[in-house]
Amino acid sequence: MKIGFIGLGIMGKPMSKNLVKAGYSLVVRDHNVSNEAELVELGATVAKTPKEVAEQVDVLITMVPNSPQVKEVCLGANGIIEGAKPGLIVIDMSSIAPLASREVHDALAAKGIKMLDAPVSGGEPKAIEGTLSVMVGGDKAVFDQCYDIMKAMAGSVVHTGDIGAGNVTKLANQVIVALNIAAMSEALSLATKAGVNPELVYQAIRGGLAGSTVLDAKAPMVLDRNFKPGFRIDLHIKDLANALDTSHEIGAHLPLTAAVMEMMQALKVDGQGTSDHSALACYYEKLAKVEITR
Ligand SMILES: NC(=O)c1ccc[n+]([C@@H]2O[C@H](COP(=O)([O-])OP(=O)(O)OC[C@H]3O[C@@H](n4cnc5c(N)ncnc54)[C@H](O)[C@@H]3O)[C@@H](O)[C@H]2O)c1
Ligand SMILES: O=C(O)[C@H](O)CO
Repeated sequence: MKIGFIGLGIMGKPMSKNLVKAGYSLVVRDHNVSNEAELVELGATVAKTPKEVAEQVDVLITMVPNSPQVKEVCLGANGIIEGAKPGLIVIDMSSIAPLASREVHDALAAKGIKMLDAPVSGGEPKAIEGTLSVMVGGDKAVFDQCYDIMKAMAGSVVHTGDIGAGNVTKLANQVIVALNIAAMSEALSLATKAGVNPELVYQAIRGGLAGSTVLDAKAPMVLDRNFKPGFRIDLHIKDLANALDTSHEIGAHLPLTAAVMEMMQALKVDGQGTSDHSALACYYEKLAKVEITR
């Protein structure tokens, strides 16, 4: 089976490499052509536009930043919609607004193209390991057809509902991750200001109730002063904006998300939008006049 992969950034590159490892033959495309080279070395071929990718494949995965890029790749000039073979399935694995997933799905469906929204969690390390968590919205029969492809990049692949449900699940994930990083930063700045070594605080609490995947992934980055992304603050702002917009549309209430969004915006204004989201700790450090380090 031939698979297309559009968007070979921090996540898309290792994810597509795992598809090659699993024996799939790939046609790839990225705005930034230098990102294509490593896949070509592994035997993938390159197409110049999403339309050209769609002409050659049975399943096409997209992994681009946000809703406008997914719309451009799927529905824009030289987009997937212009080149799709009959029966093409699009799996959008980007984290985007659920409403945008439904709009793109409906536009593709009008041309007979099927689509799942299947965002992921686990970051670059799990993308490399092939142990991502995939949360999927869309028709269950299409999900079943694509399960093995998604599993080649993942530890778990869960169908959470109709189209858009994958991205609703991802927004929930992003709220939990953002609030956890804020809680960790708040706690470690308190300990540091109180004169207790934050490394020892981390070691003491990580096995207790305050322990978490986020704490283990992000506290060492803060303690090492390593804010290389990973997951950029500007992408997390995008997700929290999508969560807040969605909550306003449906009448949910996200006061903690709104507060953390403001902190991330302040860091972005300060020039840290391209740092890893663990740099949220710097917001607290600046106010408390401390550095959380080993
Ligand atoms: N980095 C993470 O830890 C992480 C984890 C889970 C989910 N995500 C989500 O995955 C998606 C990708 O994130 P990333 O960190 O890999 O971002 P990235 O910026 O590293 O990669 C995005 C890639 O898409 C390409 N691109 C953008 N527009 C394009 C277009 N129109 N046509 C072709 N290529 C295009 C860019 O050149 C880039 O290589 C985002 O939605 C993000 O929120 C990221
Ligand atoms: O869950 C994750 O992998 C991060 O929050 C980035 O989306």
